Amino acid sequence: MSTAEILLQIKGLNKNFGGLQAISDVTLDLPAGVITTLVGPNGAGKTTLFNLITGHLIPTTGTVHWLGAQINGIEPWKIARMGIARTFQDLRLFNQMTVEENIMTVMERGSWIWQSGQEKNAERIERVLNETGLIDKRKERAVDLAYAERKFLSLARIMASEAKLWLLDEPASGLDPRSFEKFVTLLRQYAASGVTICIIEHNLDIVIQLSDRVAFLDQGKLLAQGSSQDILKDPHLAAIYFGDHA
Ligand SMILES: Nc1ncnc2c1ncn2[C@@H]1O[C@H](COP(=O)(O)OP(=O)(O)OP(=O)(O)O)[C@@H](O)[C@H]1O
Repeated sequence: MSTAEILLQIKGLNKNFGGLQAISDVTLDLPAGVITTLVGPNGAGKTTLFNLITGHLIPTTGTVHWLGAQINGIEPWKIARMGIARTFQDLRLFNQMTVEENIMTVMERGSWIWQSGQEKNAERIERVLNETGLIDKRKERAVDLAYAERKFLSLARIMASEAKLWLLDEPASGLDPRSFEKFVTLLRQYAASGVTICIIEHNLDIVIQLSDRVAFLDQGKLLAQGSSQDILKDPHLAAIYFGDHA
């Protein structure tokens, strides 16, 4: 892991909302091909950190570098075009569009600079529909899908975008065991191909099964990072985590 190329580099990041320090001196690297989960109690700053990476928030101080270039201060749509994509807890699908059309929305903006151009759009749609098991549902409207299928559609969109960094907000919550297994396999495949994945997750069973590395945030501070075993068995961190969830 230590030899993996660092794609995203966060240095000395701070974000204040008035008197509240939502992110406090966070320094964190996201290496290529590594699945990192962000854990921490409610209000720890996980969503704020995602928003600072995607350009939806501007840091008070500190920097975010992507592929060596500073990106904080750049508009969100430009950051997205640089290959940083995100999913949301509420999925934000286009409910009245079909599965296929939902996937197309990430592919119709011309030449996204990181897309290789080696695979035609139609082939890419076919591939992600097959990989996510949605091939038979391609003409169905998103609103008519079952819960797990909607989760996979959200994932299919990010897969089709060919982004190099995926920021996923509780992508596996509520999945049945079989769907979860398929989900983990897919994430592992994409990580193995060099995609960097960062996940906000509250469910510790999911954290253990998904993560190569866990970053633990509390009150805006990065308290610890390491393997899920090391982080989750630390009594001090457990007290913080479960204390706030009691
Ligand atoms: N736009 C904002 N204006 C003011 N305060 C904010 C804003 N966004 C977040 N906060 C505050 O910053 C802190 C961190 O919030 P954030 O949503 O990042 O936490 P989180 O770890 O994602 O929490 P959760 O697990 O509950 O989603 C919280 O105290 C929150 O109330």
